[in-house]
Amino acid sequence: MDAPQGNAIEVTGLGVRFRRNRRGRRSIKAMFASARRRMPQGEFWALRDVSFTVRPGESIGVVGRNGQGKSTLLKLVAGVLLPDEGRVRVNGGVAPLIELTGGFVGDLTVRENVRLTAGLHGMTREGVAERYDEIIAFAELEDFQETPYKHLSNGMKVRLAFAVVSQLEEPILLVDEVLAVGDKAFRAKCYRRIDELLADGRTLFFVSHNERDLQRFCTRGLYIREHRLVMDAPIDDVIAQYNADNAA
Ligand SMILES: Nc1ncnc2c1ncn2[C@@H]1O[C@H](COP(=O)(O)OP(=O)(O)OP(=O)(O)O)[C@@H](O)[C@H]1O
Repeated sequence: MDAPQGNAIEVTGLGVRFRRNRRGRRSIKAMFASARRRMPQGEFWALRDVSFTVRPGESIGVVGRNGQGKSTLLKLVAGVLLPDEGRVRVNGGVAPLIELTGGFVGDLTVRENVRLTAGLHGMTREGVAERYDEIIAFAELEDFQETPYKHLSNGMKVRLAFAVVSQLEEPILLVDEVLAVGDKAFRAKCYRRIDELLADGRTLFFVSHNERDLQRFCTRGLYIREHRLVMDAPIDDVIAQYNADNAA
């Protein structure tokens, strides 16, 4: 993931495949047979032939029906998943808000997790100390600082994740559906924070099924259908096409 000139993200011919059934045993015969075939038995392309570039400061909304590869694309951009084909190049670090438990350790306390996650994303000890109270206040977890992460409710986990990730100085923010778990008041707070980050020139990569959120934050849309990128256009056009494809 080296730094390209000028672009925030460059994705070229990206493809990743998964096994449909992890428990499915592969017989010796099947293994020899699949060695000769291009696609091993039981595998499928979760994403294929995906290419696009993102300029710094752009806000991209990713749309598509369930299971089409949107979250997989975010994981590839975050670098937590490696492609089987093609490549992703990212200019600068990413602040990933992509999985409820991503990066947090169940047995460590809220306090320890904040230090750990912020540290892993390059925040210095002083930086963490400076921002710690603000992170806890944003997450509204003042009374849970010594609670093991695994004992937080799902909504609290999302609050903590957003509070930490939105304090990182990484130039690219990746946001998956996780925000949907938060309650209405907390979501409103997150949205205001995302507005601030966009005003600050950050690049946003946003997966959502919520049209209003997509229209609020994103100028450009990527439409993933049948595991391929079928449209890369202004967000309103992408939403219109998506709705037309899925009408009734
Ligand atoms: N680690 C994995 N191993 C096997 N299959 C996986 C894995 N991760 C995702 N998949 C499969 O890859 C496909 C794409 O999943 P992905 O989560 O990217 O979809 P999505 O478009 O984000 O869906 P949704 O809107 O439901 O969140 C799905 O068929 C899913 O079951």
